[in-house]
Amino acid sequence: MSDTAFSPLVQFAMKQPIISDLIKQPFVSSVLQKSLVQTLLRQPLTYGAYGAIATTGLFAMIYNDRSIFSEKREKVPFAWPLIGSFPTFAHWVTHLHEILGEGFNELDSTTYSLNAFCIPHMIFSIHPANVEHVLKNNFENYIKGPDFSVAMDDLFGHGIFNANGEEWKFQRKTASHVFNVKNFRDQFTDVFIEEIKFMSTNLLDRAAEQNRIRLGFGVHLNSLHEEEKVPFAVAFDEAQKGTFFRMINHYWSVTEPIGTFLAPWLLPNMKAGVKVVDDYARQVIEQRRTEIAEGKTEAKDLLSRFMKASNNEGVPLSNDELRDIVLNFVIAGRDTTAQALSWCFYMLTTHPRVEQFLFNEIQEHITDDLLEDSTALYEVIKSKMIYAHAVFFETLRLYPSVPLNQKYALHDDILPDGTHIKKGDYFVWSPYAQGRSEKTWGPDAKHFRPERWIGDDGDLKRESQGKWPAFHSGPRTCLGQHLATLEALVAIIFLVRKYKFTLCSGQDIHYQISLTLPMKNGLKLSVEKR
Ligand code: HEM
Repeated sequence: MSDTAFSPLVQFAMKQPIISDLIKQPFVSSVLQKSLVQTLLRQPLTYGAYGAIATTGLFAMIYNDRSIFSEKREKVPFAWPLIGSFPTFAHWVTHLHEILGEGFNELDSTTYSLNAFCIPHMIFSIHPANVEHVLKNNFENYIKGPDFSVAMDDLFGHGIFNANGEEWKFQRKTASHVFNVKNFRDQFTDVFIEEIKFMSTNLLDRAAEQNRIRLGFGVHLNSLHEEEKVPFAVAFDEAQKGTFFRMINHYWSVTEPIGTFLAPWLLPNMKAGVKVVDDYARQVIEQRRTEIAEGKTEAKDLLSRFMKASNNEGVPLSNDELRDIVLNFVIAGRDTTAQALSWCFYMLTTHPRVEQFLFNEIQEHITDDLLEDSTALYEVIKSKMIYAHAVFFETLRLYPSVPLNQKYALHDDILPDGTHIKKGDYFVWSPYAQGRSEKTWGPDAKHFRPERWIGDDGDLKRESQGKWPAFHSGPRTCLGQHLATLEALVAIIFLVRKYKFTLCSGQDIHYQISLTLPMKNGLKLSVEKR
């Protein structure tokens, strides 16, 4: 309302005899002239501002521990009036996994409510029984959820990570045929040895001569010839980063276009990234179609299996469906294992005692002959390399490849620790915070100690997936869990046996927040032959 809108009213009042007489009284006049009332009558904009301040104050009193218009919940850490935990998380976003973990310390609890004005309501827990309940025991009540699906859609489409119900079941069943024992014994180990040998002769031997290398397990071996990172890898990293930002910002569909217009250099280039990976996936599909048509390939690999399969409507999969499948399996297999290996070598080079124990075990069980016989090597890795397994699992405890995850509640529920879940809440769990929690892993939780994985009988100790959800839990447990472990162990055994790695000084080693856990600045190691 404008200033002039009030003036006729004031002028009318001044013309009334009683009022004008009153106003002429010196006392009344001075009060009125200086009073707030007159200010408000003459300056409705100021009045509006006072009103806004008063209303904000009122709301701030009501919503003093949560974001405005949200329901009151128990246990909310870092809560600011009206905006909830938003400022704390925005400030610490590059250290998100640590700050989420700090919430548990602040409240001395293993479950809390996350409340910020930019996100849907979340119950955040590192309580093993809660995690197991949501992922396994009450699986049917928790799905990927609308916010998750929309945020993931550009990159992952309807692929297995983003699918629910029948769509998910079909992909899981089709893919699971590839991960059988026979393939492990007869094919996978062979492929891994071949790849690691290629890496050894083409990269590490040469680097050992120059005594320096930047170790990048995330790079496909074919790209080792390239000086720069391959465009696909760069684009895929950007697209994953962008997808993660979408997941943690409920209003991304509004803020992303504005941010891209005003400060494009600050945001991951989602559009360009998705285009590169999309083209790549479609090219792979076309190539495979040609190979199949020419009878050049046996339809046993994952993509060929999906190409031969029909979907739930009995129709062969379209290129769009296959594109989603290719990209979902690339992220599942490429980044997770590669990043785990990078963190593993970081741990080994900073824990010489562990590296020595591992080396001793390798010396005891692995011979040159064994590295030429993949079936025998597979059996030895499975039954004898206890400490190597422990090193890998311990790495994933502190540096889980999927550090943060969420599910959406279809109905009200009560978690094993008594926390109430309401329909539409997100249940969020953090393998990263859980791995470092003293409540879960004891006082030495933050220390790298593979021995915790070995029982009194000298055998590998298995932890429940609720306590160690690095590979998820329940019906959606990682399909590639054993494949990834085998691949990582072949790499670790081969490399530690042949080379001595040393961490180059002066590095800032930290994760980059993304869907998985890449190292922000990579890992520089020097290498020499043993
Ligand atoms: C260290 C390596 C790996 C880790 C830590 C890991 C971890 C995980 C996690 C936490 C999930 C659950 C994601 C979610 O649904 O939100 C998952 C799912 C999955 N992983 Fe892995 N993964 C690894 C390697 C692999 C490999 C090598 C493959 C196969 C090539 C693979 C295939 C899959 C598939 C297909 C799913 C989806 C399962 C489903 O939704 O039913 N993973 N993985």
